[in-house]
Amino acid sequence: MMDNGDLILENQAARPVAWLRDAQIAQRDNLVLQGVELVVWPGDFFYLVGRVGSGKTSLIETLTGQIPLAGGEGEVCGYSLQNLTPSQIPYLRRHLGIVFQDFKLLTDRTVEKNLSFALRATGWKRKLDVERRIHEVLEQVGLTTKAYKMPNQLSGGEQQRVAIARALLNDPALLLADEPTGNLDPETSEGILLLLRSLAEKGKSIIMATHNYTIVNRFPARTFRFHAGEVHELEGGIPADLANFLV
Ligand SMILES: Nc1ncnc2c1ncn2[C@@H]1O[C@H](COP(=O)(O)OP(=O)(O)OP(=O)(O)O)[C@@H](O)[C@H]1O
Repeated sequence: MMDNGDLILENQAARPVAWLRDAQIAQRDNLVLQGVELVVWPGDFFYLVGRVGSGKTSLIETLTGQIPLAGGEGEVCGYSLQNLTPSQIPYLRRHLGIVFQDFKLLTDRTVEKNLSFALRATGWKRKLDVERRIHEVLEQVGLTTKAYKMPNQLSGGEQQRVAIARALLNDPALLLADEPTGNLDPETSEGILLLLRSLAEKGKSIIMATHNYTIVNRFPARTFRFHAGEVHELEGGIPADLANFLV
């Protein structure tokens, strides 16, 4: 029989990184999704698929606190979404890494300066710590030789790797990637996918919205389909004609 201390420890180890229960997702007064059920555990890698405007980005925006949870309940990295206050949002974001289709790098400064800017904005002060952390994340994405390049001196795939490095700076539990391969050619897209999958294997939870069904078929993972205002997991694997299935 475990004593109470053991029970508490066991419960903490078994805590999901994020969950939604009967969640409603809305853009202003527009209900986009309802009845959303989702549980994200450490190391999970999920695809979000569905037509343009089906609500994938809106779900990600709800998880980051950018839009309020419109109904139901949810939690991300220990923050209750239904009770989230504006002052908590910056702290929630420190537990999240966010990656976009268009990289969103600052084009007027080097890779290293992009990363040091993001670190300092989240409270890192000591120069040595900043330098060490930048080296670590560039190593994780395979870009240690590019620290002093300007973004426009990098390929699209390299720029996305810098964006992923930036997302990793504060060692987030959950990475949210919204169409991360949308601007990349097929071969570069595969490289980004392999990088994201390797991060999940090391324990990061990753949610990736994508229209890239070639990638989904080539690198199968749990897949959630957004359709008609609802989210359902595609059970029994990915249909061979996934692209048609989703149109
Ligand atoms: N800022 C906003 N204000 C009002 N409505 C919005 C806003 N952003 C999105 N919407 C609407 O919410 C719905 C869901 O959009 P969302 O961007 O979440 O879909 P998506 O599945 O991510 O689409 P895509 O595949 O194009 O990225 C759409 O009807 C869209 O028009």
